[in-house]
Order: sequence, then C-alpha cells, then structure tokens
Amino acid sequence: MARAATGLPFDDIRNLIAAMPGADEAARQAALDREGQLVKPPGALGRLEEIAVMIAGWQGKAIPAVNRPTVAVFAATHGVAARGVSPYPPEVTKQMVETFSAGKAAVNQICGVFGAGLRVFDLALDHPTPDIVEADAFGEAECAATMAFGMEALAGEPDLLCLGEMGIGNTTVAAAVFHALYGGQARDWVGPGTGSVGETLARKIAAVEAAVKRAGAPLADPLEVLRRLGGREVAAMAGAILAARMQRVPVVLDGYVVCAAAAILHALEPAALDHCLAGHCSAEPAHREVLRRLGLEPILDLGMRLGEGSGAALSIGVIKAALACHAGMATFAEAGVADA
Ligand SMILES: Cc1cc2ncn([C@H]3O[C@H](COP(=O)(O)O)[C@@H](O)[C@H]3O)c2cc1C
Ligand SMILES: O=C(O)c1cccnc1
Repeated sequence: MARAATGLPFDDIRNLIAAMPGADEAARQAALDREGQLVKPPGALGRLEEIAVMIAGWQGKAIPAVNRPTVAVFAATHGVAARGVSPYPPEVTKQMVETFSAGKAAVNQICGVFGAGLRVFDLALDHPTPDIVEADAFGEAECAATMAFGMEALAGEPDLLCLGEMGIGNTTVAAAVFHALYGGQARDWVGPGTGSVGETLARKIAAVEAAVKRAGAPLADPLEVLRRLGGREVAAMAGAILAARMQRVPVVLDGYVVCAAAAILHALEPAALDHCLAGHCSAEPAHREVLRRLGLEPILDLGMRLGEGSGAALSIGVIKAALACHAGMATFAEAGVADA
C-alpha cells in the first residue's frame, strides 16, 4: 500500500488529534458572566444558556452568532447492503442524493425553515466498499484520504456545521463500529434502522456479529475499527468533525450513524468531541446508550429515525434561539428590572 511521504496516513490523523485546540476560555467566561446578568432568574433558560456559553467558547466571542449554518450530508454505498440487512435496495442511496439535489427530501425542508445551507458529498457511489463480513472496508491510505475528503465540509466557512449521512445499510455499519468499540453482544447495537424486522433484522444481527469477529475485535486502535468495519461516509464525517475542531467551528451531530463517526474520535481522545452538540436522540434503540458513552445530552428527542442530518438540522432552531436570547436580552441593569 502507498504510504504518504510524511509517514503512515493514520499518523497524520493522530498528529491532528494531538494538536487540537481547546475553546477560548476568556470568551466562554465572558458569556457565562453575561448569562448571569440577563433579565431572567439565573439558569431559567436551562440548556439554552449552556449552548450559548459553549458556542461562545468555540467561536471565541462573548456574543456568538450563527449566520451561516451548514448541513453537510455524506453519501456512500456499502457492500454489506447486498446481504439484505435493510428493507430498502441499495439504489435508494443514489436516488436520495438526486432527491436532495431536487430540494425534495425532509432535510431540504428543515434547512429551509432555519436558513441553513445544504451540501451533499457523494463518495464513489458506484463503487461500494467491500462487504465488511468478508473484508476490510478500506486500506489505510484510502481510509485516511476519505477522512481528509470530509474536511471539505468546512470549505464554505460555516459558523455551525451539522452532519448528516445517506447510505443504505449504514445502520449495520454503525452497529458494527459500536459493537467493536464497546463490546457486549451484536444484538445490543442492532436496531431496525429504516424498519428492519423479522428475518431482515436477524440477518443484520448475524452480519454485525460476523463482521466484528472477522475484524478481530477488540481492537486497540479505534482507527482500525473505522478501517475494517466503517464506510466512506463514516470516515468522511470523522474527518469533518476533526477539521471543524481545528478551526474551532461548533458541530451538531445527528443520529446513530453520525455518532459512529464521532465515537471513533472519542475513543481516540475523549476531549475530541468537546466542540460537538448532539442534535437529537434517534429512535434507533442503542442511540441513547451511545450518547451516554460519548457524554452528550441530546437537544431534541422527537422519535425521529431518518438520518440525512434531519435531527441535527432541526436543532438549529433551538441553537439560534439560544444565541438570540444571549445576544438580544437586556441585563437587569439595562432593563431597570429589580434583581433578586
Ligand atoms: C427513502 C429513504 C430516505 C432516507 N434518508 C435517510 N435514510 C437513512 O436510512 C439509511 C440507513 O438505514 P438502513 O441501515 O436500514 O438502510 C441511511 O441511508 C440513512 O441516512 C433514508 C432511508 C430511506 C429508505
Ligand atoms: O439515527 C440514525 O442515524 C438513523 C436511523 C434510521 C435510519 N437511518 C439513520
């Protein structure tokens, strides 16, 4: 396999993780102080206050703003889909990419409501990654290059990056990643995805179990979990989360599949997700446990199980409201309201 002149491709990823910046503490503290002075009982805006303070830290501004939110949807195809682990055929991935372009998917409508830009990245859709039951999803060079491609999500300089994905079979891939990272039984991590029940669900559990065994889990290196069991959208999203961190852009995660990308980084370095919010808790049964392990509290919990970034996009409304309150409210002194 070709190695980059700078060393092993995964070493480049590890070097980035070692160099990740933290939040701007002065901006974070200034935002926290401001929250304490705004014309409301302290803490009365609950999570909205935490969101405003967190975004202040990452944007490095006492009064942060989200004017250019972007939803980046990564689409990929998976060899494992040919095993019948999803009720839908693999062609749906490409057809949904066309539907995103036509502005007719759910995520388009949600982006429209909140003024978010939508960018769709398709990752070699005509060339599925190998069936993870049979072979590794990638070689190291391709996996690292796909992560680097995901960094393109930052090219439009968004001030908030929401992640989404499209790829029939990718809840199987996500379950394999979680099973390899967190152990337990395959069935603990497998859920219906788009609606697998009965025989389809049984095939999905069997595929996850066999893939993780083949890959030789437990694996000491989370990047090997990604390389052996992941898919292109999972790798690209991990790259996007990392690139956002290098530029201190806050990230909103979507459901079960996006969290598989996040979990790889978290397993490499728990602080790697400090700039991330969980947009929602998906109805995929194991998502709540994954969020708990990642130390993330979902903003919304609406029983959604769509993917394509829909839950992350929907939480932009809450995030924008949090920032509008933080920026626009008067202090007790300014409003002439008696403080406690
Ligand atoms: C019409 C349609 C639109 C979608 N939008 C997102 N997904 C979601 O479903 C897929 C994962 O589920 P599974 O692992 O069960 O195939 C992903 O493509 C995901 O984003 C969709 C699925 C369908 C059928
Ligand atoms: O939570 C998700 O990401 C999800 C759930 C079902 C189907 N596709 C994605």
